[in-house]
Amino acid sequence: MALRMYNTFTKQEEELKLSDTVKIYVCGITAYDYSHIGHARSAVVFDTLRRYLMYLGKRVVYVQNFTDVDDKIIRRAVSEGKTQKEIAERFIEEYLKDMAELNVIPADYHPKVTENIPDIIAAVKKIIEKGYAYEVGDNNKDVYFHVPSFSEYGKLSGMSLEELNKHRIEPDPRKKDVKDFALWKAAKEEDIKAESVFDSPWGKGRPGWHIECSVLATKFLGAPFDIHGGGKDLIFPHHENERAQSYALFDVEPVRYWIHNDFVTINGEKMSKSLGNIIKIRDVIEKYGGEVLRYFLLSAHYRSSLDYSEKAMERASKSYESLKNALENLDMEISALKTFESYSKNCGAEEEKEIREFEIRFREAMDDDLNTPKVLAILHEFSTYINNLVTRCQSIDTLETAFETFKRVCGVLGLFEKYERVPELKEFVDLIREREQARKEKNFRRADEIRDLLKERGIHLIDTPRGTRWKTDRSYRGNG
Ligand SMILES: Nc1ncnc2c1ncn2[C@@H]1O[C@H](COP(=O)(O)OP(=O)(O)OP(=O)(O)O)[C@@H](O)[C@H]1O
Ligand SMILES: [Zn+2]
Repeated sequence: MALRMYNTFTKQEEELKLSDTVKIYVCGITAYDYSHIGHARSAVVFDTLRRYLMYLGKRVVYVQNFTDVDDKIIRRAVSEGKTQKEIAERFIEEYLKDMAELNVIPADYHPKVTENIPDIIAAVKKIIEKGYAYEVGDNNKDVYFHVPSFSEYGKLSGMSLEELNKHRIEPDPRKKDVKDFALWKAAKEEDIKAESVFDSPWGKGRPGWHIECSVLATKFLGAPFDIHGGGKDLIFPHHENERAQSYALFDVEPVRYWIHNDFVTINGEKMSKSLGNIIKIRDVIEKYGGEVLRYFLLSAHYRSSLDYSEKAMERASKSYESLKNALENLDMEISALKTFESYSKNCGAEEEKEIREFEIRFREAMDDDLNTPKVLAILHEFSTYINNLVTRCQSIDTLETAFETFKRVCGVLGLFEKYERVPELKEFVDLIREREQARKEKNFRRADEIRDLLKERGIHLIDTPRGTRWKTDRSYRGNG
């Protein structure tokens, strides 16, 4: 099977036809506040797609912009007596911290609008020259994209002309058509206060929102590129407009596959700043850990909505722990077998096949429009298998194969990234043996003494029916 995903443009699931290098652009945040878990979902979904493509052997070039010129940033800057740049820089930094906790791989390029103004101006000029846009005003002018000049407008969102006409984006009587949208905005008083103005052939002003994504995507990826991602709220008008602009610039269909994630909701409503129902990424991470949040975000299919609640987080946390326990059990078994040199070769071929089977099923589920809930169900089956395997198999090779396979597929979901392996304890074999003997003789004082001795060195002994096992301080506390 090959990777199939739902393409918003064709409105159907398609096999992704990709070359060795896959070019991805994902719309980034508007940096005016701490990010919420809706933003985290978009980031984690496309990071998981990126990781899966890498797992399939592709080279991925990944671009995610930062919108650092925007009404909301300017408003906050003015109210705090700061510049737009100060506000944006601060929240970009906070976003990157959140992303690191979520194991989101940094983009290859993280372009900002303010650092690409000449490219944006050049693009707006070209769109005017090609007859798709016009200027209005005297000194500081606005530039509008003339929607009727692009006959395919509406095809991405699937909206009819009637519906489109109802969407009055910016009520400006100078617009030739109600659907026309701004490529360049003449400077307003607030923009000047927030130092959010740039010189241009149209006087002082700033770019509209949509043009940045046409310019930044194609600057780093060329046109056409493979995959464009973002939340489904961006389909209209943002991506509809982006497609129109890019088409006007390059005369090609700019994107091969448009992919959109559904929302994180809270009590069924979209999580959004403007609705005032947001939960910050860092608050959830502080309580549950980054990987648990990541697990939660992948527990629903990316095209279904995902309702946030404490209960749902508790559930995610338990499920995550049970996967982690399996990984640790397996690791503890391997390190104990190596330490005691008590392995055998009496299990292998059959198990190797069963382990491979889990990976095949994992791939089938990922190929099926990135069906991560199904993947997690398979991983839970795999973890049950592992917990049983350690009780009956003493072959290091087989157990290592299980460990590597489990770790590899979990890694595609971005889980157990920071996992540290349980060490061999050859230097303590005699002590551990002595403790086992002491326990047999019911000399619990000595047994406890030895346990405490190792505890001081960060090693926690665990008694199992198969003998003594251990975790280190780090794995003991949980390193997710
Ligand atoms: N509740 C949500 N669930 C899933 N994705 C979301 C959610 N809110 C925003 N996104 C996505 O996160 C990315 C960054 O979005 P952006 O900064 O434009 O957010 P926003 O829509 O302004 O957020 P808000 O509505 O909270 O102000 C976009 O791809 C957007 O679609
Ligand atoms: Zn965008």
